[in-house]
Amino acid sequence: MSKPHLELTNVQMAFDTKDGPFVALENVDLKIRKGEFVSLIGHSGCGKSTVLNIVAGLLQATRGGCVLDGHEVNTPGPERAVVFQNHSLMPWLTVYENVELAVQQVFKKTMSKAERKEWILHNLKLVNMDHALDKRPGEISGGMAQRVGIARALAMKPSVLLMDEPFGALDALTRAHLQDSLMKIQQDLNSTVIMITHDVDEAVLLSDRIVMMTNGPAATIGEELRIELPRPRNRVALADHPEYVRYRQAVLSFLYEKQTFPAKGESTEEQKPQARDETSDQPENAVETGKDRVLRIA
Ligand SMILES: Nc1ncnc2c1ncn2[C@@H]1O[C@H](COP(=O)(O)OP(=O)(O)OP(=O)(O)O)[C@@H](O)[C@H]1O
Repeated sequence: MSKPHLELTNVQMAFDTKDGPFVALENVDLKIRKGEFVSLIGHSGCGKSTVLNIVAGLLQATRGGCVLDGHEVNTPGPERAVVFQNHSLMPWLTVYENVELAVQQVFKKTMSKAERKEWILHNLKLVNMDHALDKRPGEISGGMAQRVGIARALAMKPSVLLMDEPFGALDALTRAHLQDSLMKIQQDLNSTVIMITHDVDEAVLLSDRIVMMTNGPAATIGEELRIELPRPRNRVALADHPEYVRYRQAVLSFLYEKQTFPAKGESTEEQKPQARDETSDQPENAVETGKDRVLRIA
């Protein structure tokens, strides 16, 4: 591989707790090339958000670190936009103003007012939200707000798009629609994406590579799977694709055979189930075929 665009090296993350240091991550090494779409998958609490937060600059690793295009990541920056599960729009600003705020932060000195306006509209069009420019977050659906959050992130022209379960709170149809939009946008812009998901189908459909994490504490990368399905990808056509089914089974096998949940001897008291959260489901879900699952969200 040519020089990596983004590199996590020998990352350890220990949190201070009342019972002493808690080592969430240990020896995490990950190299990502420009334009690659990487999904992080693993059981609840294994450390996926911690990895993402280190790349976002929101957390500092206790050992090792993250380098983006040759520069060490120490703080958050506009070249690394984050999309969270719940959109986090400013409730008092309109759809247009929410995106404008981000665009002004990044492009105030380099774009004229007219250029900025055109750019904001362009990004809202990408996610089909240009019809609701004057609406406030409280006046639009959760799926629409999430689309605005994605437009806001894209409008910053980030070098890396970091997504923490961006579609987790959405209904199946909206989720499928947004997955398709994201695939198209990512291909057009050649953005680097790191996405956390609990959904095996989502990971296989969207990714160039699925990075599977072991259970914590001291979680690390257990396996990586390159997804070499041709693009553009069509969810319905893929349902019958033997490679699709094989990839899906490889991820399920990692989650349910190699990294059972909860880890042996671990308490389940604090584990709360989530909608469409395959990584906290019981193993019997694994017997569904790839086709069933793809068609269910088509
Ligand atoms: N600030 C903190 N202080 C102490 N422990 C923490 C802190 N943040 C995270 N942890 C612990 O680190 C581990 C990894 O948490 P993290 O949120 O990264 O997991 P995750 O894989 O993203 O989980 P989920 O899929 O449920 O969102 C967990 O055991 C969590 O309790």
